[in-house]
Amino acid sequence: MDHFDYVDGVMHVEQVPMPAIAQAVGTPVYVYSTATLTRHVGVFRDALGQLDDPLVAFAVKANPNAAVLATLAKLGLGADVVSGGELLRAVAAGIPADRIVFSGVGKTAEEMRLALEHGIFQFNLESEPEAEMLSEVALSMGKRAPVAYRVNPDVDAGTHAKISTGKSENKFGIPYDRALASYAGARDLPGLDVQGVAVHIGSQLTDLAPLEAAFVKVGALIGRLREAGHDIRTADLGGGLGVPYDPSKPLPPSPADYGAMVTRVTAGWNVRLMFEPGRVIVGNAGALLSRVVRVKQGAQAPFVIVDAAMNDLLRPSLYDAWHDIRAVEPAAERSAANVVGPVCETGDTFAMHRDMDVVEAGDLVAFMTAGAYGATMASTYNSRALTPEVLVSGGKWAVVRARPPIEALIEGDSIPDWVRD
Ligand SMILES: Cc1ncc(COP(=O)(O)O)c(C=O)c1O
Ligand SMILES: N[C@@H](CCCC[NH3+])C(=O)O
Repeated sequence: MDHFDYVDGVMHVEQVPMPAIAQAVGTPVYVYSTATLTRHVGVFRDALGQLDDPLVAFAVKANPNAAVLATLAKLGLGADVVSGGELLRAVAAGIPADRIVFSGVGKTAEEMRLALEHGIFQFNLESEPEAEMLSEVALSMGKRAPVAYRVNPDVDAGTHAKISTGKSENKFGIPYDRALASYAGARDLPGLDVQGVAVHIGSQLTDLAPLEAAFVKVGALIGRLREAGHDIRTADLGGGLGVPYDPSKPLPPSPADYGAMVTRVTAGWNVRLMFEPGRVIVGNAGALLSRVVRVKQGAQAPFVIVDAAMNDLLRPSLYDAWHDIRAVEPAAERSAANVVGPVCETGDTFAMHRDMDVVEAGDLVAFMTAGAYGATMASTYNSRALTPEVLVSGGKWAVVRARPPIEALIEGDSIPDWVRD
């Protein structure tokens, strides 16, 4: 695994031993590697090396930590945001507005105004009423908003149903078959400058064929739009490239395979290409470090109860997602175990009958490939504090989000006098 390696039997993140972080910060804690982030950005960029000035806009939802965003900003990435909050985070981390694209089906007038004030590169519109609202907001500010329509190509991405976005029954984008009519409507809206087409069919894609099918449809649409007189200058191909979670499974397509396919399919489009990768940049750059609270006997296999739970890493309970679970200081033996958290839900289960390093109470374990959609999806369910985050670079490390005290959670609520009386 990238920069998460064993040195003398102890897992290190770059040059920092995991137990040192656990000791200082406590567990559970997310740990990120700057070297992996840097390597992934380089690999993705190299994969697009044949393209002319592509805009790589990191999908902030995958990991919005300020230090992670600032690292990616320094490496020249833009941002794909889906809320005013993500927009402000991206700007605060130093991502220039002319590298920011705003996606999402529910942008409010207030969020539109904020994005227009900042002068973002593109709004990806997902419906005709949204286009009308944005035009009005832009006009009221004396501006024209640069837009693309996100088209729904009705392609099955072949991923988990909850993270598929490109089928006609999904809420995302405008129907492909109505696209010409929608674009004609947008051209008549004086507050819009129609500049592009966007598509994103889902996440954790392990096959390039559905992506290629979607991109081919986008290419055909660009041709038809130009025939209809639209000046199409951008094509946003979204994100979605999968990463390896389970080392026993075939590897997903590499960024190089993806880049070669994109280069081939988009030849002659004559647009600025845009990309919104999330997981492929940050997924393997992070691990969730947790301590075993106790091991209890189970009917079939022992339950390893760890101090991380579904509120810290939701993916296994939400999508039955598989994360590799490794002992930080593995003993020689392995055996089957059920790994669960302390939350009062049966779904608070990270793995059942998992063949893994034998661990006992007090041992540290690492949930691998947790840099994407990990901390960002955490909650305070069961009144558990939000998980802290640590960023490592070489031999240095820093807490980049502290664990809030539980008192802050309690004090966040207020009790009206009439309840106390
Ligand atoms: C519009 C949009 N762009 C980009 C992404 C990032 O996807 P991924 O993390 O799979 O690369 C997502 C999430 O699926 C998305 O909804
Ligand atoms: N949260 C999902 C990905 C959703 C992508 C957002 N469009 C995951 O953990 O896999």
